[in-house]
Amino acid sequence: PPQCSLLGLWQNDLGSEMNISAGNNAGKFFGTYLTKVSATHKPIAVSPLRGSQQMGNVKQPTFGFTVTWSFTDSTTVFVGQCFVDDKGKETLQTMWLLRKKVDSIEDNWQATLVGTNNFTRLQSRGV
Ligand SMILES: O=C1C=CC(=NNc2ccccc2C(=O)O)C=C1
Repeated sequence: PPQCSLLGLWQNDLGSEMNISAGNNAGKFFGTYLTKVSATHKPIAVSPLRGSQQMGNVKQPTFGFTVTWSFTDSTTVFVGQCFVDDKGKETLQTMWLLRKKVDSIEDNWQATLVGTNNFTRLQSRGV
């Protein structure tokens, strides 16, 4: 199966879209994240993401990346692995931590959410 490259357009199970636009051969990559969910009533804007992935001779690299939400003071970190099935279909299986900004340390205990999220490619190449 082809090596799983993180570069390109991905969509997660919430419908959010992620474009990983560039990476270097040290495994660093960056891109943009257009969320389909937001707890605020502000207009949803594109947010920047930066991350890194394993670059050894791996077919299914592990990675991590951070999304700094541009319209709220929250941050989400994703960690996961890219898998290719026997038909060459790639998925990113991730878990995430969402850190919401809270106004006081007394609320610190309730400020971090955890969950899982899977991404599949948005535009299939070829036909
Ligand atoms: O203002 C905000 C704050 C947090 C957000 N979290 N989104 C996520 C958190 C975890 C996993 C997926 C997403 C997503 O947006 O797809 C989005 C907008």
